[in-house]
Amino acid sequence: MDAENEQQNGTPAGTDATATAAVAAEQDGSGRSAVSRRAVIGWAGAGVALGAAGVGSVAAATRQDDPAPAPAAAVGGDVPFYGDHQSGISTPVQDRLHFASFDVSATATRESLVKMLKEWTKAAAAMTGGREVGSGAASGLPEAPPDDTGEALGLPASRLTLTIGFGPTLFEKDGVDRFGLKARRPEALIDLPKFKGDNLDPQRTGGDLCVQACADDPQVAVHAIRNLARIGMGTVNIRWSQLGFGKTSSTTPDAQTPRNMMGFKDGTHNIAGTDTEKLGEHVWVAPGEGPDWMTGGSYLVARRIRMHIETWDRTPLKEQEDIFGRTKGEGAPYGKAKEHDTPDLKAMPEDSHVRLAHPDSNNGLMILRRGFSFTDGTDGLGRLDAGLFFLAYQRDSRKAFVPLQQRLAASDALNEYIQHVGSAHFACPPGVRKPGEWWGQALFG
Ligand SMILES: C=CC1=C(C)c2cc3[nH]c(cc4nc(cc5[nH]c(cc1n2)c(C)c5CCC(=O)O)C(CCC(=O)O)=C4C)c(C)c3C=C
Ligand SMILES: [Fe+2]
Repeated sequence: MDAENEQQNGTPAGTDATATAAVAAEQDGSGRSAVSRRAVIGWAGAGVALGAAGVGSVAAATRQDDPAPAPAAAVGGDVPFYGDHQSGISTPVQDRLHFASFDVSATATRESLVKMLKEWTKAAAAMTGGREVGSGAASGLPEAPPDDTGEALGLPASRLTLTIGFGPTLFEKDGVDRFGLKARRPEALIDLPKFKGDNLDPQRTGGDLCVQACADDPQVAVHAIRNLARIGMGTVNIRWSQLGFGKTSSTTPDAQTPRNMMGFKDGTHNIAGTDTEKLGEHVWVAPGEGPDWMTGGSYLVARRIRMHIETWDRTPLKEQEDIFGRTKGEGAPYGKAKEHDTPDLKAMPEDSHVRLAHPDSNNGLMILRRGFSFTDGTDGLGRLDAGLFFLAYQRDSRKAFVPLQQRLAASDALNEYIQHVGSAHFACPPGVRKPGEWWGQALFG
């Protein structure tokens, strides 16, 4: 089977389910055989998984018969890698995050960067399809280190998505155009301004490239970043990374809204992944809006926001609710009974978070929020280093995150309980449309 026979969603076409069951090898988009991670556990194991978790293994067994995309909430299913937009943006939010920001090493060249991006793309297509990287973890040459580190062996794809972004410093760093990309930098990819109250740690800020790995299994997300870092060794170094859990946003309006570390429903009024009109209006870069290589892409702002949860936990319920302008239990806007009732902004305190952030207070602007909670041990002063790793996608950060954050930084009652300690801005190109194409091809082309 050649690579071109792979369908848009990255699954091989044209053979029946039984054949799929019998053949452990799949294509990784490069024409090379890639081992299915699920095949490694054998059909007895797969049968158990089928009975227990169901959908993911069903997807593995029937993927070649059924061209329909996996259901949004499929546990263990594959999210299509190929498409007009990168997955991991409007995709229903998974449970876990591993986000990595990379710097290109001082010795790297444009050629070595391109080579790495090609290898990353093949590896990403394989891993998001639940397959091993290259010749796998345990089936390569005995004399060579395995292509895949192996800790995801036997695990399903777990709805893994890998989303790449390019930071401002890739285009120009300290006045140097290292990779001949300066003229291709989108005007929208600004160095974010300093906002009131920012206390940014340089070691958790910026980066030449980023990869957002989201999956329902943390091991799968961590494995993906680790394997990309391994492939990139010598070309890129991890500048900082962030693990996240307990998604704090919903892009699936019918699903139960998750709660953040402050105990409030977070993601009630977000852009739904199915709302193509709002995605077109607020998230995807339109043709002619900046350089062609960004058409269909999106701009990502990442903020590590520390929460002073010990102080928060001593704050009375009414005060907590006043801070958001929504009730804690139901998540209803003030003056209304139900979470999804249309808010009456005037019923909320003037400095409440929701009143200030609502589109009606901001000339209709919206962002797609995709954040995760984090706890990273203690801060050395006996307090948890916990908070929200805020991720927001938008068509132009200059017209979305920046004015919104300026407003929040100036007046939000929530500011007493939070501090922004890390920040980064990335241009996320459109999707890789078919096998053989690679991340950043139009940028470097
Ligand atoms: C610059 C944008 C935003 C930052 C930074 C931000 C931080 C932040 N938010 C919460 C908790 C909640 N936010 C909620 C709504 C909400 N927040 C933003 C933007 C930022 N939040 C927007 C655009 C909205 C939607 C407003 C609306 O249209 O109604 C909510 C309410 C529930 C919801 O709709 O999601 C909560 C809760 C925290 C804890 C936080 C920083 C740590
Ligand atoms: Fe918010």
